Amino acid sequence: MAETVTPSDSSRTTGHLLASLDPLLREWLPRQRWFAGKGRPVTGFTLVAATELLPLDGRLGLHHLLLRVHQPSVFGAEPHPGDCYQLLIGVREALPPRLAPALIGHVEDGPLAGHAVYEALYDPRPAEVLLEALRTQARIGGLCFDRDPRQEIREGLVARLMTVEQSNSSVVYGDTFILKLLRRVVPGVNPDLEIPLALAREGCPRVPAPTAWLHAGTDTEPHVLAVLQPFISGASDGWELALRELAKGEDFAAEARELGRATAEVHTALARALPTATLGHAQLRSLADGMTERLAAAVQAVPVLRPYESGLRAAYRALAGLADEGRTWTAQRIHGDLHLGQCLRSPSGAWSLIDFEGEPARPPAERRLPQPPVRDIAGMLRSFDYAAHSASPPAPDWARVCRAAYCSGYAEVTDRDPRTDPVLLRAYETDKAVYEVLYEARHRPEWLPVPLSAIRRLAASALEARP
Ligand SMILES: Nc1ncnc2c1ncn2[C@@H]1O[C@H](COP(=O)(O)OP(=O)(O)O)[C@@H](O)[C@H]1O
Ligand SMILES: O=P(O)(O)O[C@H]1O[C@H](CO)[C@@H](O[C@H]2O[C@H](CO)[C@@H](O)[C@H](O)[C@H]2O)[C@H](O)[C@H]1O
Repeated sequence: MAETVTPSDSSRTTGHLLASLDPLLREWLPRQRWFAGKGRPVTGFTLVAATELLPLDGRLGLHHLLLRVHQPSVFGAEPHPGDCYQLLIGVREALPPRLAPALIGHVEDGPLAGHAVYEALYDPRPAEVLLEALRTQARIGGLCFDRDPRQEIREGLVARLMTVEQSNSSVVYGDTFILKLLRRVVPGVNPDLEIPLALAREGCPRVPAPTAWLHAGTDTEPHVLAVLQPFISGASDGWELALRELAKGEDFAAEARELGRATAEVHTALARALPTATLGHAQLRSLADGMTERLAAAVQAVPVLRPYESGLRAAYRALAGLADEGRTWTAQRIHGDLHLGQCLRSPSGAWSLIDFEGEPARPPAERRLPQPPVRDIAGMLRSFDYAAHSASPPAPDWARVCRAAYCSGYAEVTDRDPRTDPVLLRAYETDKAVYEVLYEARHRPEWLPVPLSAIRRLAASALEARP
């Protein structure tokens, strides 16, 4: 394993551990839900930083790693230096049976021969080390643990790893806090911290305010690595609730309207808190071009899209046509990957929005650009459709009612009904459905028919709407 940056900790134990990890991680990493490079072999690693958080005292060692993972570039794409991942590696002489699912492998030789290395977040003790470091604002090697001094963090909260499907990894502490440890990390400002902090400054109660955060900074470029927020205890997410109502044959219109109101409140606060922009001819043209390019790339990667390509392009051409007629739109910071799974309803019925990271596959700089808020609306409209088409039998009328109620709720707060922008809305819905086809092909191929059913409808409706 080559080292481009001197590890913060250069102890001999860490050196041996890193050498042993190489073959184990090649096999283990691609099996992780959060690993973004699925489908391409792992050809090697570069160590970006290593920090010993607990020295191996005979029972438990704990290492924080930032590793660049090398893989062949996607066909036709520019050569890529490889994504950087955050790992928390535990070392034990013997792994207790309760930690068996966390095993990465056994060290073959050297002073640690026979020791088990494992995904340490499964283990309450290492996860508690992270909370304690945040509480005390520790500096360990290049790792900076910071917190909002106005929020109290109690000592001794017990940790448990969340087992939901997610793009990162989250640990809950005593039903009081949730720590999201980002897996694929990028340098620079991270919207998952930036936006909740900005909303907290605005006093917007719809998003849990960050309590503490971890970043790396001394011998690497600054990277946000983890964010701690209050845990909304007993909350259900919008996706679970929607599926539950669908299964009972109940409509979801009242909740959809409340979700529309919550989205509108967050958008209003974001427009106050962070810069806005006007999208004129050049920007709208480039928006339509970007959508067309993403479609072309998706057709290459998932050829079942090909029969719909010309219909889908018509949706983007209609947007370019409005740009040519001189139409402009206001852009602002938005959520960027809004769907029912990002909406939490507390036991009292209040909706909160979470996870402002944006679509994991989009370039980080693009995720922070001001965009028309209709893009988030399109994400939610797709989500109602997703729920309705993953039900058996599919329930298109259920989705139609929810979609209308959501837009009405949004309009009640902002005085802007998203349905008054049908061309922009359809272009964004189409772009989202194309993204979903790629996402499902990569992560959950059995779900592919859900976005494909929308692709068929969107292609047909864009062709029908042609002037
Ligand atoms: N503040 C919170 N309170 C309660 N549960 C939360 C909170 N934040 C996140 N969660 C739960 O954790 C899951 C993953 O969080 P999320 O931010 O969406 O992570 P990811 O980016 O990895 O998908 C959510 O689906 C939700 O169930
Ligand atoms: O995990 P993230 O929240 O970062 O988002 C990714 O995964 C989502 C699935 O977990 C994916 O959402 C798609 O499936 C949802 C149902 O599971 C559905 O509600 C969404 O509308 C649909 O887009 C999301 O696109 C992806 O970025």
